[in-house]
Amino acid sequence: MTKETKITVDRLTKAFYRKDRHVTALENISMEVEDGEFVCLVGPSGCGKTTLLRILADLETPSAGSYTIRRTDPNKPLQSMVFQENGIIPWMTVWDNVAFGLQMRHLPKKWIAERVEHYLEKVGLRQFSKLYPKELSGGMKQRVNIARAFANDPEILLMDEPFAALDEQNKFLLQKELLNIWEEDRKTVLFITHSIDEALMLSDRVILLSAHPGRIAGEMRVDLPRPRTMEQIRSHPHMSDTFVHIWNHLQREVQSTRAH
Ligand SMILES: Nc1ncnc2c1ncn2[C@@H]1O[C@H](COP(=O)(O)OP(=O)(O)OP(=O)(O)O)[C@@H](O)[C@H]1O
Repeated sequence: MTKETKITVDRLTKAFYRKDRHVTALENISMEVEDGEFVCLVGPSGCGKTTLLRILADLETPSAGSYTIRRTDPNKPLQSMVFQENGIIPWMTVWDNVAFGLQMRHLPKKWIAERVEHYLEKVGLRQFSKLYPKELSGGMKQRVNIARAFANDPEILLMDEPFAALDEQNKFLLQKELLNIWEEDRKTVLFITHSIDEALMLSDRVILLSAHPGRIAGEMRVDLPRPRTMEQIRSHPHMSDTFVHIWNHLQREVQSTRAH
């Protein structure tokens, strides 16, 4: 069975205008993401990755071109976004943060409670449900964000370097937990990362962006079976080629921006 396309981006360009100057953040981006696909966007700093996610989250408008997110259920939110930080509401408990989106949709209380408990359990926060964000570590806050995003049951998930601020061990744990939740219902995910290891651990496909302005510079399939381990990724001959390919791309792009 061939999968349907969930996200289509068609010749999308975004320029920001400020008084006498303008910045073209994205130029002529065209891409498709299949239903249920986990895609990582990798590119040098400033190449427009966040801008692309913000456009798909309807927080920015394209200057040219268009995008579509295929809707299957009119009652579901189109997208949930997970940022590197500042995603959770400081005056609400863990439980209320996860429940918030569902309560806004006036869903039945019992159904909300079951869903919140399920996702809190999945990220190991059930016993911390009454705590406030200031009482949580960085890793716990990101667990709340992930639980909230999945509990909302959006058509697609947009994740902007959600683990970038975490130490290596926590990052690895959260990657495993994220995949564990994702495997349940295989939501379509677009995930920004600067870490090649993270992209190879998580994604079905890596899309490379070029430096300023961001254009699509290539893509690679990550055909490793799941669940994956770092040892498998490191020892797999094709994956080490993929790693080197992405590494060289990033080196070239960073150097090209320095040369200007
Ligand atoms: N609201 C804005 N107004 C003006 N310029 C902006 C705005 N948002 C982004 N830019 C510019 O657009 C370009 C792309 O920024 P963006 O944050 O999307 O890049 P990025 O690839 O996500 O960077 P990083 O990897 O460092 O997070 C940058 O030159 C940035 O300065």
